[in-house]
Amino acid sequence: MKYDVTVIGSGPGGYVAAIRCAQLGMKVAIIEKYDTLGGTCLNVGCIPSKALLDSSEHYHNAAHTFKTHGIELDNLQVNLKQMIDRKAGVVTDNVNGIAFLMKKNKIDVHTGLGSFIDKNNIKVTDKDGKETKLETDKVIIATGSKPSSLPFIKIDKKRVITSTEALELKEIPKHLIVIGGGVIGMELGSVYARLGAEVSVVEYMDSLIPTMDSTMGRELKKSLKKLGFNFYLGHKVTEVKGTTKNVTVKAENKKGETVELNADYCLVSIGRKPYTEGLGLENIGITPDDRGRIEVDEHLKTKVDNVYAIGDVIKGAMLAHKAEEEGVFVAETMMGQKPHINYNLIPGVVYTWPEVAAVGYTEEQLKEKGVEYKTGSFPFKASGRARASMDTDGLVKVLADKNTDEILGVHMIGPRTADMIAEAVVAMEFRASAEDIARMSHAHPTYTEAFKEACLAATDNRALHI
Ligand SMILES: Cc1cc2nc3c(=O)[nH]c(=O)nc-3n(C[C@H](O)[C@H](O)[C@H](O)COP(=O)(O)OP(=O)(O)OC[C@H]3O[C@@H](n4cnc5c(N)ncnc54)[C@H](O)[C@@H]3O)c2cc1C
Repeated sequence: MKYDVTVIGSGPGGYVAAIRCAQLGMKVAIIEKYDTLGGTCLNVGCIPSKALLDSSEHYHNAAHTFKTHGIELDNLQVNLKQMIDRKAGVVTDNVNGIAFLMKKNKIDVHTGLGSFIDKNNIKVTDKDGKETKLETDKVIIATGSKPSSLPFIKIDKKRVITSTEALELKEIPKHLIVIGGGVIGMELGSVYARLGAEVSVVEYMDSLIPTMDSTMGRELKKSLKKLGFNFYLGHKVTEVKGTTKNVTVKAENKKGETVELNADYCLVSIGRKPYTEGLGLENIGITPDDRGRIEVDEHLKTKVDNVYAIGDVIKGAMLAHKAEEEGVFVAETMMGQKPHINYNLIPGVVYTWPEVAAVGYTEEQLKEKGVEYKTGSFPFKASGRARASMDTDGLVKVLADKNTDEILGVHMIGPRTADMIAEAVVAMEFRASAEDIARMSHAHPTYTEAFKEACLAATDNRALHI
């Protein structure tokens, strides 16, 4: 079979690239080694984790806040099997949706492992070992990533687990140790803490979600402490031992003191590594860099002229929407268009409660760059909407250029900030000043007023409600 473009990997990078290529008139094949499309994000990432976060949040609210709202319940119970089954249903609906989109756009789906024979010929090997050869003009590598670990940790997938197994547990852990204080660990730790597990986080750095503005990590820690999390920040894990029934984790602090934690499960969530196994990169002369990433130029082209790479398998934030933007970018580039991605304006979100969401520069980055900036903050405890819903933890922090008032960074922790951050992205794409936002009407009462108030605060300290 002969194609204009063959996409290897059907995650948010790959399937979006395939759709955009088809929209632009190319004959497209997509290869996926698993039986379902959608990649990490839809099968074992964004979607199932959000499904469990939503379910566990309902339970937690029913157990802890309904009474204050005047709603009384007897015999509240968690049915974990039903919760996991509902999550599986959400995943199925989503992956079927992608299969429908492939059909609608006349994209040929080939199930099996894709590997390069040479730069214009790809071999697809299915589960039974049957091989199909595809001839192609161009190739987009979108093979994503897998959970990474430390050399001395044996992931047995039963007691010592990754995010993939954490989405499928058959029981609520009594004590869950989470190694790594990043996004995935805090989200999945929240799921089980809300369902009643004791959760202990061991993190090497001194703060949670360390790549985000430090105010966010500090505030998130306060909220998760209220949920019952224990924190061992600034602790280096030195040993993880799993048996059939439990796990022991040893970690050392900066003074050299060792703590020993015992639990029934240990989630290793220290990051993800690009995935290129079995892809046959050697057959086209590509060697991944020291972190396993495929190197690309500013057009997301590899050193092989007709081969592009996008998403988690290349440099940059490992986020679904970053992969999607790159999919569109590559398709349009192939057609001679001049698309653009502003990587500084790709938002980052943590779906804990309160949610954390951010775009643009952190305060630490502005200091390092020597930019003169001003800040404006507004706490949700001063928001009427947040008081009505009893979601008063958190704040919105706006960083603006001291001289021009242009918004340079927005950092939010609070209710529904995952959705609210879109306004900040739009503002920054249009290079709005803090005063521009401060002078726009925001519906009352909404959480979004907190962004307006933070912009007012950044504009000569003019917040109205604090
Ligand atoms: C628990 C968890 C929660 C997450 N939550 C979020 C979130 O809320 N928001 C967000 O933006 N991001 C989230 N992410 C990250 C997000 O899932 C990834 O950034 C995103 O999936 C990357 O997309 P991708 O297309 O690059 O690769 P992937 O989604 O990893 O897809 C790659 C696909 O390629 C296939 N493949 C690999 N090699 C081959 C081959 N040789 N032949 C055929 N097929 C192959 C794989 O099977 C896979 O299906 C989460 C991740 C995890 C693990």
